[in-house]
Amino acid sequence: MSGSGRSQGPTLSFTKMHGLGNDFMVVDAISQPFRLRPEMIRKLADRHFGVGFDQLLVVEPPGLPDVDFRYRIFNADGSEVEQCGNGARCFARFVRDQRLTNRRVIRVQTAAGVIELRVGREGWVTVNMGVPELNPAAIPFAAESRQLVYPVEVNGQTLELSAVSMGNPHGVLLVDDVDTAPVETQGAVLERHPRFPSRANIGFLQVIDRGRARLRVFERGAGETLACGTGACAAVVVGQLRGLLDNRVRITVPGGDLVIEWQGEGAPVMMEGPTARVFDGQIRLPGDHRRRGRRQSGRHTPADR
Ligand SMILES: N[C@@H](CCC[C@H](N)C(=O)O)C(=O)O
Repeated sequence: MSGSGRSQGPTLSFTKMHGLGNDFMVVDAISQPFRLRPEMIRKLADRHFGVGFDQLLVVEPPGLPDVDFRYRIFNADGSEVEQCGNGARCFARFVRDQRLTNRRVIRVQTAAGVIELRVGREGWVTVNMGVPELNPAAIPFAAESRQLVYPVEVNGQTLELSAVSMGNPHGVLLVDDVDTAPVETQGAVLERHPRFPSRANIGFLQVIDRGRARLRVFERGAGETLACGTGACAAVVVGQLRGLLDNRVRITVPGGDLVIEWQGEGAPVMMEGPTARVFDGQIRLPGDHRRRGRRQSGRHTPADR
């Protein structure tokens, strides 16, 4: 990150992990200080000049009773967000590998509420992702009343979009074939569509049969990723509400398979999938990163505290 003659700052230890190719820089902020502005997160996220990741995950001490950790999530664009499903699985594996806990059931505080992570064998983790939110005001999605599909204009075309929050906002479109779906073009427009005032993750769902589906997701603040855990949960909720999917679905994303279970309205969504630890690293941050450059905060909570 240095090399430009700027003064050298603190060293940050981190672990690179991924859940089905949705990749993360994971930082233990219990054992070391963590204080990064959004522009530094964007530099670290850069795949050519930085570490490279879709999201930065930060492990902090809990701020609530009966909770083991606080889990903070930053997109590659530096914005702090409420939830990340693949990240939650990697978080569980990380805190056990680092011996920050020896529990197999871990309760973590996120900006979207408390979630429960259950560590299984061979890096598999099951996450209780909470009850999906379909009330438009709470997603947030601009609509007079709750509907299963909303007509939304994109590039002169009217699309049938479903909206759901898994703690973070999602739009879901049904497509015939994810391989040819206009993920980059429609995804980028819908991510910033005025009807999503906090922006949104946009999923393109192809139903194969009642127990199997395929999905590609254009993520808010990161672009298309190889997997999106909350996106998979949102897609299965929409597929079930539309009468196309059963309660338990194997969903194939570009990076592999997730298993999602939902027993219907009022029930939490359960997500099961693998985790992988890629390498441990240390990076020297520029000494003057707190003072340099114009502040360009992300759309959500700024990264520094
Ligand atoms: N990769 C994620 C979601 C990360 C946050 C998302 N981009 C947002 O802005 O809400 C997942 O696995 O859920």
